[in-house]
Amino acid sequence: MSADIAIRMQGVHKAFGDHVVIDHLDLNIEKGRFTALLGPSGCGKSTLLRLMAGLEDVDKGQIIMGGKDVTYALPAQRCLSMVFQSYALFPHLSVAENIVFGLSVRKVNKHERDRRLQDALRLTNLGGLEHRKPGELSGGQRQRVALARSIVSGHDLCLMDEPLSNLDAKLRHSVRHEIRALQQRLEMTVVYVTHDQTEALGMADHVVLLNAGRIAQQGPAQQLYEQPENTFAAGFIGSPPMMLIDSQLLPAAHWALMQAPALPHCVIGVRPEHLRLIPVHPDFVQVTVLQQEFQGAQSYIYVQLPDHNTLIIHSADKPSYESGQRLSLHWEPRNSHFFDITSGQRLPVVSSWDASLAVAQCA
Ligand SMILES: Nc1ncnc2c1ncn2[C@@H]1O[C@H](COP(=O)(O)OP(=O)(O)OP(=O)(O)O)[C@@H](O)[C@H]1O
Repeated sequence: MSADIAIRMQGVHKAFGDHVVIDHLDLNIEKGRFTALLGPSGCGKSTLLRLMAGLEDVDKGQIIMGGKDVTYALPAQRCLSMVFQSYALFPHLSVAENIVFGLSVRKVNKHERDRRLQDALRLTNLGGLEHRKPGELSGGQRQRVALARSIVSGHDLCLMDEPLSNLDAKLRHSVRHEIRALQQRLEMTVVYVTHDQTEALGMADHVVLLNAGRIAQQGPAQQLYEQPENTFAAGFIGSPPMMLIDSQLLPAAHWALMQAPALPHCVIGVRPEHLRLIPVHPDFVQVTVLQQEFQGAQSYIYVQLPDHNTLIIHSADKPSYESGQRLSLHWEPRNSHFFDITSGQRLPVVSSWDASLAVAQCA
């Protein structure tokens, strides 16, 4: 096994009764990197993390950590720390006692405990609060105590389950930044569960997008955004996500412009920021304006396609359309993504649009 792999999961399968939650999944978590497990509610993110931690048993498959088979090892034998959404602090213990609690249980001597405590207090900016009880702290401070506890454990691997979801939006942003900075400074391996894509895309080196217990796509955030491998990834990543249009709605002239004559009936994906509204033109699909949303520096325009599906267009201009107004939809050919109508898988395009000879090969 490569020395750079902190966790290797092979054929891991988990069901609760008849409900398959993790479906024969293979996944490598690289050392020293921040990996986000992202996906909609119920897709199996927390279960996958709990299987890594040993808080759930696998039905099938193997989990290897640091070169050792830990498939049936107890959580305490897996050399990792966990940070939970609920913080899991003892209310009757002080901040300092909470932070070193695990070290006391492991009989680490007082001198070493104090040294690690001071380091963790400094790294998490909790100096001066060590004698307070959790009930006397804000949500953000409590989450930093949970982080400090994870740091003093001395384990390189930290599993985090939605650690910021109890914080308000402003605090989430600053604690997010603190967690990422700490992870990089301490070169920790972090596996971070979230359903919030701004967290996953903004923090992680590597994003694992899950759908119904399987990996829909994994890679750097930019890759998931720019090259979605299927309609699930296209329709999940981005806010609003990629708009999906039935190719049969496009007039022949628009196809000719896209220089993709070999394409069969497929789904065309276009990012909302790449869609433009133009005066009605016979060569381009017509849409009806439904409503507009003013969002300060930008606006969202909701339009209806002839098949009654709604598209969202991201515009840098102030809203200036009337509800019910008829317009045509335009985008640069190079901003098109093509997906198989049945499987939803990305269709390969052999040349780039910029080369002006692009022909999609997907018969
Ligand atoms: N102990 C359990 N017993 C039965 N079903 C469970 C158990 N734990 C999880 N599940 C089910 O497994 C599925 C996946 O749950 P999991 O918590 O892993 O999803 P998730 O992606 O983390 O969702 P969320 O973002 O809502 O927390 C859900 O349908 C859930 O109800």
